[in-house]
Amino acid sequence: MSTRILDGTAIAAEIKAELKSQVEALGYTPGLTVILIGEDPASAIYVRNKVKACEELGIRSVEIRPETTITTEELLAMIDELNEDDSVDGILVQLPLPKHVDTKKVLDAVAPEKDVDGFHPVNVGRLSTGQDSLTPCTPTGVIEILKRSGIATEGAEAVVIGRSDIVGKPVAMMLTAANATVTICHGRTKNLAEHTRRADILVVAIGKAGFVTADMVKPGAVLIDVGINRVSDAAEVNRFFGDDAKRMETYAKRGSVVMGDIAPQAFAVSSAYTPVPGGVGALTIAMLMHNTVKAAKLRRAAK
Ligand SMILES: NC(=O)C1=CN([C@@H]2O[C@H](COP(=O)(O)OP(=O)(O)OC[C@H]3O[C@@H](n4cnc5c(N)ncnc54)[C@H](OP(=O)(O)O)[C@@H]3O)[C@@H](O)[C@H]2O)C=CC1
Ligand SMILES: Nc1nc(=O)c2c([nH]1)NC[C@@H]1CN(c3ccc(C(=O)N[C@@H](CCC(=O)O)C(=O)O)cc3)C=[N+]21
Ligand SMILES: [Mg+2]
Repeated sequence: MSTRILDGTAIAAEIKAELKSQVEALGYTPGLTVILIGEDPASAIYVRNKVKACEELGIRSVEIRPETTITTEELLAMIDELNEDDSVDGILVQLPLPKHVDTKKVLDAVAPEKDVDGFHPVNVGRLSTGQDSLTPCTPTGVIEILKRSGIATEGAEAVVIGRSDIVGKPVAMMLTAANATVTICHGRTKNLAEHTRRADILVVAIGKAGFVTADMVKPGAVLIDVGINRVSDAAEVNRFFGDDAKRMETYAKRGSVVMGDIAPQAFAVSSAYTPVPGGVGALTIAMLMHNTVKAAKLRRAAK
């Protein structure tokens, strides 16, 4: 049986090209502002790629990098100002926030019509009741990969590992809307492998390098790897990539490799999978661009 690599970079390029012509037709420049606090490596990758994509598409991109000592109140004031600023179409607050900040309060403060992350309760509610909304970028990207790769969700057994508000929960919601039969697994799930082995489509978003192994996967399943992990331990790198000359070269050069939550040995038994990097992450960026354009159109048309 052959295994297909689902090329997120190529699919994202297709979407960005579609968006680019939409932006050119607008007659104004959409604006996206990101608030990034601290040194989370996944967030740093996200911001770097976001800046690049905005440049490509003609979207104005602004980064605000407050000190890690910023208080919840100061952050709320900052968001208020962005809510009022007519040149700002999208606001994204990078997670995780420092421990002393009240994350829920902060996310709830973002105006729903500027909430390009789709994290505001109004948008979560709209998604769960099937109303048009700004939807979370990573889950929307997962659905977009499946669609554009011709992978049917209708009646499929879909298993999601992870129940975060950012990925696990919304992706399960969207798969349900796409007529898959969905199981959500998490840290308290018993006999995890019994669930995962039933999956026609397995979505993994836990944040543990190579956690899903070949014995947990039904041969021929479609694997969607959301995880982004940096691995530097030599034995671990060897276990996953010992026979992958290119990755071993990267490791020799940089002292670490970036990989997802699924072991390469598990990819080998699948019918199709998203690689890390070059899979879901690339779509997250494309969907952020999509949401920014959508937010700009909706808000400016409403005035
Ligand atoms: N590619 C992309 O665009 C993006 C990638 N990411 C990456 O995806 C990963 C997940 O992110 P996020 O959802 O924010 O993570 P969270 O840490 O918020 O959630 C992790 C989830 O995984 C579950 N989990 C952890 N360990 C296990 C286990 N051993 N068995 C079963 N379930 C387990 C947790 O269960 P419990 O609830 O019981 O604790 C939790 O629900 C990270 O690597 C992150 O960097 C995130 C966003 C975008
Ligand atoms: N409010 C908020 N929303 C998020 O959506 C959010 C967040 N906070 N905090 C951090 C995580 C992580 N995340 C990534 C998005 C894209 C890539 C990405 O571009 N990945 C590419 C490139 C990798 C590379 O350049 O090395 C890839 O996987 O191919 C990575 C990580 C979004 N997150
Ligand atoms: Mg997102």
